[in-house]
Amino acid sequence: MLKIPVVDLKFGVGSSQGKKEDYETLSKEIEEALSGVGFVYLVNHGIPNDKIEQAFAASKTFFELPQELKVKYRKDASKGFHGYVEPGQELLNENSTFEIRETFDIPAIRVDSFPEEVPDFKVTLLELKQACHPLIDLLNRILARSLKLEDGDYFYSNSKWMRDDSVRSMSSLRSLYYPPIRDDSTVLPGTVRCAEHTDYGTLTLLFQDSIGGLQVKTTDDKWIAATPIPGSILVNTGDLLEFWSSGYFPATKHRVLIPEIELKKRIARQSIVYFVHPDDDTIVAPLKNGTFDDKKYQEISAGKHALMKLNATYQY
Ligand SMILES: O=C(O)CCC(=O)C(=O)O
Ligand SMILES: [Fe+2]
Repeated sequence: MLKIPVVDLKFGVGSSQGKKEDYETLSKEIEEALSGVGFVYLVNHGIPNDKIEQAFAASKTFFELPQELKVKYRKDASKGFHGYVEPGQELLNENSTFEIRETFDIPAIRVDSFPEEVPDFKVTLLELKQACHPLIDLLNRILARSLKLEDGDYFYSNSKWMRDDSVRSMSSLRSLYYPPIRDDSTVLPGTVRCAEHTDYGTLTLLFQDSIGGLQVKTTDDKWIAATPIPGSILVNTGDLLEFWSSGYFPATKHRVLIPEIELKKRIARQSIVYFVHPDDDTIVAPLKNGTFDDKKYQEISAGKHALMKLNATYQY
């Protein structure tokens, strides 16, 4: 059975000690994982643990506020997809009936509408977002290398949004909260925490707490658990990367079910994900052997590609 590999980035992010061979090895390991099972655990990823913990803690305080306070920050398209999404507002799969999940989304462009009830929320989440950028730069270089692009900075160059928060991109940091399920009778049949789906962007960074429940569908069509490994983060592939790489990096399906174990049902689960997309105006077409294939017929801007996906899942 396929497993999710663990890759050590000790000599990766901002390291001056690593030898060229170490970088080559970890690039190859990441390429193999993302072109295979489509998920990889990274350890020594360079994102400070205290920043992760503080963002989780502030998120918890926010999600535990009464609903009438949280909906003041409701997400809508006019706010550049920034803000709070309440349970049931987003269905990730046409067959799903209800998804018991709440999120707060922070897009690439700066929108100043953060919960004033939780002063730490804005600063901790924005700091975590910033702390992810060196890792995203590294992964972007590894993608260019894997796709044998002549320009090793190809993905770096179409990620201006990381250095300029007025550049539009569908990239977004999302804090998720899966509330405890207190009374089974109120849960409609078929309800899940997060239905089977693929992400829309190129890569997703995923931080999870210790509760577990995330499952990944492997290429041999089996669900495997993405069991939390302390100190690690997960990275997975999305739809845009599958399209852009002509299927070399397939977008991996994943889901979060309601746990069968009674005790686990009654505990909230939290995760924080960073959906990585290029700048909206990046023209994307399938690449083959390092060059564009059939560009004339299939090209689309990255922003349009993401909007197509979003419109199919959100209820505004
Ligand atoms: O909560 C998780 O572990 C996964 C969330 C997820 O897949 C998503 O928001 O796209
Ligand atoms: Fe996802």
